[in-house]
Amino acid sequence: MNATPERPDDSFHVFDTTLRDGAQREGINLSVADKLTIARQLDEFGVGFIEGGWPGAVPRDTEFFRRAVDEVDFRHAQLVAFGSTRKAGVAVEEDAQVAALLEAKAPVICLVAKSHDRHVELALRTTLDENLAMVRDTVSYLSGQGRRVFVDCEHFFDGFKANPDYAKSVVRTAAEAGADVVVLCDTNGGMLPAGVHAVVSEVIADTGARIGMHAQDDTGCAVANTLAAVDAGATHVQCTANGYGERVGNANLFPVVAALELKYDRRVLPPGALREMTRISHAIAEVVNLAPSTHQPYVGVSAFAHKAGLHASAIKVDPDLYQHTDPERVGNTMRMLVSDMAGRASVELKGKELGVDLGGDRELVGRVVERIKQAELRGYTYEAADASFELLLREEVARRPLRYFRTESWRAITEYRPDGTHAIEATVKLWAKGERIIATAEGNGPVNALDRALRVALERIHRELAGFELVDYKVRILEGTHGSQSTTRVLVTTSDGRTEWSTVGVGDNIIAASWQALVDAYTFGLLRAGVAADEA
Ligand SMILES: CC(=O)SCCNC(=O)CCNC(=O)[C@H](O)C(C)(C)COP(=O)(O)OP(=O)(O)OC[C@H]1O[C@@H](n2cnc3c(N)ncnc32)[C@H](O)[C@@H]1OP(=O)(O)O
Ligand SMILES: CC(=O)C(=O)O
Repeated sequence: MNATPERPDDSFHVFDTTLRDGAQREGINLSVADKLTIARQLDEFGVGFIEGGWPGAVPRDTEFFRRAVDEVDFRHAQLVAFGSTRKAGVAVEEDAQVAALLEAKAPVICLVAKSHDRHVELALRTTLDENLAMVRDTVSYLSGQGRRVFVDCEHFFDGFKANPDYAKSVVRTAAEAGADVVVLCDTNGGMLPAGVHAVVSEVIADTGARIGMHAQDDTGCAVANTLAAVDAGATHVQCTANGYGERVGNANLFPVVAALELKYDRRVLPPGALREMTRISHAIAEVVNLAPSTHQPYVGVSAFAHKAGLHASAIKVDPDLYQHTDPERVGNTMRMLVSDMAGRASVELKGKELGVDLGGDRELVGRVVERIKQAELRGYTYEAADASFELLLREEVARRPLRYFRTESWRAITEYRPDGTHAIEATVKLWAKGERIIATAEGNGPVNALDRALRVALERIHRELAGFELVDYKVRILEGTHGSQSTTRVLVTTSDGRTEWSTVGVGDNIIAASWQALVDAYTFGLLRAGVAADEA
């Protein structure tokens, strides 16, 4: 274990439950290795507590604790084992689940306890007094064994509505038995911020206990509810990375800590950690195998992406005019999107972002804006196809098409045979460096065959093409109510092994649209590789 951990100040707790409640989300299935990786990422981010799972109930979690205790040098976080209070009618020393919590060897234990009278009677099938005894016995036993104990009061807010005195008596019992923090859980996620504020204020005033908040997101208010609890005096927040969790999820760790640091001016992370937030959020998304949400506050790729022309024109003067915080503070970046909603300022800022000098030429910028608006009317979309936009911009600056080859013709043939086999073949005829080139290739579909034929035709002249690979292909039918009369839009993403770029093509058939997107993809790739364009 590391000899010099840098534990955060104990006066406020950031408690992460991605590995326990986050793993309860449909579609997440973490291996022990995944859990260890995420634990390291969360520790690096600087949360104070990492709830690793329920040892004794879930074998994978038992194994996680065994390995985490030995293998992970936690610098900031303390490991937390989650489990329930002893069973009704069973002595705490005899309870196998409680024994498993100790065997996990985590320094902190978070116990889930019932605080809603109806749940005690229907789910536990015991008396209200026995439930209090279960809380008291389990907390004092585990504290006596040298563990720090937190208590999660399940269904606290619903329980408080039904029987406030009983709900508060669970909090008092836990605190008096030695729980450091009693966490009020909105287990069904039905609360709204004003209600959370009122309940947390009353519980703190009546019990004097240290209170935490655990919010589920069923009303879309989990982050707001967590902050409302903090406003009311809670000093411990339970969250999950990217808001993963049971049903629709939990309070999202990232906007909660960003709000605490940036809006409340409260230091809850180690110095510099907030600037790593976007990277950590995306890295955890990779491990759980879910695409990072593009629209997540603070860390989504769209969190600081500006599309409307009027926004861009103000941002050109001062980015603060349309941003609530500086994206760099959370490790994100501002992006300009160019679309039919763009104005001059959007194009100028995008040009700057792409390193294309527009020289303050109003006429040139106006021409680009007009070309974008007309093209988008025909079905193009540049916000998803930066590379096609850059080609358009550079062509307008140079006032001539940017070409590495000229197309004479192309064709794709699909032959189906009665035995169910098929052959797909494409031929392209091009001019490059004054030479007429004809190439034919087969493929597993017409677009693949065209891509290969284009590559065969050009590879001899431009060796850089050998490293290009088509990595994504999307088709959208626009105004698709009349079948064959509809317009087709194709977006292609190409990679050179280091970076990716996206191009767009539009046509009245899918092959024609794909051809355009492919031509842009190869043109942009050669441009980026530093190859001089020719007049082919
Ligand atoms: C709100 C939350 O998200 S809390 C976290 C929930 N997480 C999980 O449930 C994941 C891990 N769970 C499990 O592996 C299993 O459910 C176990 C091992 C905990 C229990 O499994 P089983 O004993 O097979 O029972 P089951 O899953 O049906 O759960 C009901 C049992 O838990 C008991 N129980 C429920 N809540 C509590 C509690 N707070 N304290 C003590 N016991 C409880 C019930 O009384 C019932 O016990 P009984 O079967 O003796 O009557
Ligand atoms: C403990 C917990 O996860 C809940 O009450 O939602």
